[in-house]
Amino acid sequence: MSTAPQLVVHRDKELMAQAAAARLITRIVDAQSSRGEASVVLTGGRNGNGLMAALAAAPARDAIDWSRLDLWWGDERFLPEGAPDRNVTQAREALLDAVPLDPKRVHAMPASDGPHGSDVEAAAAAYAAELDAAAGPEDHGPVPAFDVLMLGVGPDTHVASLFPELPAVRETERTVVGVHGAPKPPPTRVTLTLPAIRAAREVWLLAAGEDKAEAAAIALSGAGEIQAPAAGAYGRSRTLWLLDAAAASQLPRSLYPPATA
Ligand SMILES: O=C1O[C@H](COP(=O)(O)O)[C@@H](O)[C@H](O)[C@H]1O
Repeated sequence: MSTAPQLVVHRDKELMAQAAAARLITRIVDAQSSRGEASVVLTGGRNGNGLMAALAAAPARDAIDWSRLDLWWGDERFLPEGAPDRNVTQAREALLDAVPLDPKRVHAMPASDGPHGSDVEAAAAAYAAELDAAAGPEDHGPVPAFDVLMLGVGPDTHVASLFPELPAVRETERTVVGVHGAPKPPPTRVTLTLPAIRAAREVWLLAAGEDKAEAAAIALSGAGEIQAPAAGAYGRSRTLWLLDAAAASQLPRSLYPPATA
């Protein structure tokens, strides 16, 4: 069942990144207090990297027990290990190298020079198997119930590497698939599918900047998920859109939160 999106609009992208980082710290600390551990799915892209940089700069980051945090990725550009355009490379630079994570809990998606070579389908299947192995009986499926799964929203409404009308966004069975011919470089990618995304307790969609305004308006105005993949991304207990004023500028007035209208 889909959860209705809640919207929070911040003044600008810097404040949005700082507020989202503060929100994420609280969410992780709460999960670790109640269950002893937490799991987060990271996103690539400008807004995701901005959030990670804000988290790295936040003194309250030390409230997190980094050794009891599992990190996963929503998608990856299928490039060689260490390539600057890989989402994990950018995440390491923005945050991961600065905090005491347990390397066994950092679940990067395979690289194109890894054990599966250039076989992106095999890489996707391997990541699906890793997710399945991490899922417990309480998760009711082949994917852990992530505490928070973050998704940067692309100007074309893509999330993760689910692009409008491409086969990956139509996937209803597999949890991870290879993507060919992505309209945004690089063309070959690995991505979680909508069923895997929807296993998360909370899904947070990040959209900051004028170039995200049309995408946010389309996805939040009842578009179909095949045409607007962001419209199909929701969590089991919460779906949160974190926007800045520029990205919210084309939202129908009926959706714009009263406090910021
Ligand atoms: O390629 C990707 O793009 C999206 C959005 O990126 P942005 O720079 O427009 O914010 C991102 O969510 C995804 O993880 C990434 O691989």
